[in-house]
Amino acid sequence: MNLPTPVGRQPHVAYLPPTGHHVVLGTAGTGKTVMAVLRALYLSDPGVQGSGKTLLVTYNNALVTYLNHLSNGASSALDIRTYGRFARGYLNDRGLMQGWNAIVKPNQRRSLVETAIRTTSKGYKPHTFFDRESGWFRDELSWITGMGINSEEEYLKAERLGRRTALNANLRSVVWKILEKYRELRDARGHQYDWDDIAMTVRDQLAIDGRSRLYRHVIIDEGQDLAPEEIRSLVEAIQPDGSVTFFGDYAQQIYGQGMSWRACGLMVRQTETFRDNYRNSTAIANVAIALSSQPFFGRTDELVPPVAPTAAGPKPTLVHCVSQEQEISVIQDAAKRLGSVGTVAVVARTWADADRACEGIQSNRLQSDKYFWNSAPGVYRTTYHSAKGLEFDAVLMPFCGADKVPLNDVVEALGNDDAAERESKLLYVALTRAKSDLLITYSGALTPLLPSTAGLFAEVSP
Ligand SMILES: Nc1ncnc2c1ncn2[C@@H]1O[C@H](COP(=O)(O)OP(=O)(O)OP(=O)(O)O)[C@@H](O)[C@H]1O
Repeated sequence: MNLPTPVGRQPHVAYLPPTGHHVVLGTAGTGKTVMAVLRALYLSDPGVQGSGKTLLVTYNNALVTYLNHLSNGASSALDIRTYGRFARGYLNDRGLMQGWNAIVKPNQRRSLVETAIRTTSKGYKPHTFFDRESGWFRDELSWITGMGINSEEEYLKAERLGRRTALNANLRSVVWKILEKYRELRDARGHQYDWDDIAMTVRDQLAIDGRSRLYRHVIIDEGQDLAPEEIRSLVEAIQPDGSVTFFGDYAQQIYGQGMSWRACGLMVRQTETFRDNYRNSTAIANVAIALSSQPFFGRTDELVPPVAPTAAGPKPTLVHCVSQEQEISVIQDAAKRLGSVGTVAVVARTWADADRACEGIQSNRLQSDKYFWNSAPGVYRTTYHSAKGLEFDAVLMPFCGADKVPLNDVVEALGNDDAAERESKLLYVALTRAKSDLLITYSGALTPLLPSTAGLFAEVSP
């Protein structure tokens, strides 16, 4: 098995009772993923009392591959899936998936939302609200659906969790009209669902499905990035004598649903907390702690304060370059040097930037759907989003100038405050992937989202 021996609170969590709901919170590198796998192996082991078919749900296909590697060919009683794959499979089983076209693709959704905004605006006097980036509307529609909000009345009353900008009742009514128009357009094109509202249908179907449930146990890894409606559907998908175990870290929440597990049907008296970081060196953890302590990082009830580890390692390096070309050259030199002895990830905000930073050197693109886990030394390239849950000996982060982070599109769509919160959480995800070496480059001014506390970095010029 590729799993460490559990220590501290870990064995307690891995072998929690096989019934009821459990919530385990902890910041980066505290062993949530490895304990999620250990618990999944335990609950699916036929020799264990109360065991049964188990579903381990995680964030993307890259993590499914990683979890398969960790579980090392577990029994057929364990399924490791993304939420999307679980939902699609269940609805297919119910005869409700009419092929691939059933789920609208993100670019089609974008264009349908834009049409819905234009069409709806015609019913109103000209208003700047309709000039907002369509990204804002797409995000708001995802939020409404992910929260499981079913009517305009419910939306008008809803607390806008995870949203920093207020929205008055009149504007909410307009958004609701846009949502209805979008759904009408989508149905007319023959798409039954998008990735946000598929969970609502799963719940509706589970409510009328009299058959016995396939899974006795569900374990959720990276739970902070599932929408409340997705979690509710998983809670409802287990057998009555089974269990749900939710592992999450609100410091790494990257889609801003602002959910609380309490609102997701999880009935827990007390949460378990992991505090010891087994991945990052102290110097890297100090950067993560300083980053998460900044006022715009956001707070939720469930945020667990990170506790610094004691592992030795060099201070992270911050390199001020004169141009992006120079950044690429610094990143490539470091990648070649470190990639011959360990795993190195070049992690950028967008795929275009990750590809650009690695142009001309040997590197593997960690695309979530085409990726096979390989822990051999080498250079990998990926984005902040796709690096989630993974770890590398060294992480190299190019293009951390103020003109690149936060991403302009996100600022335009969501405004400064929401953008600062989301993008700093992404930075947090990216830099906590590093076990011992972290190198960040920028040209122009440094992004204001990185902490400026003296002494955190070794600051150099090439
Ligand atoms: N008891 C332990 N002994 C040794 N190493 C451990 C132990 N627990 C976890 N680790 C190691 O610590 C690292 C981080 O673990 P893991 O990936 O499970 O953390 P995580 O909480 O899921 O992190 P993140 O949320 O940042 O993805 C892994 O390399 C894991 O093998």
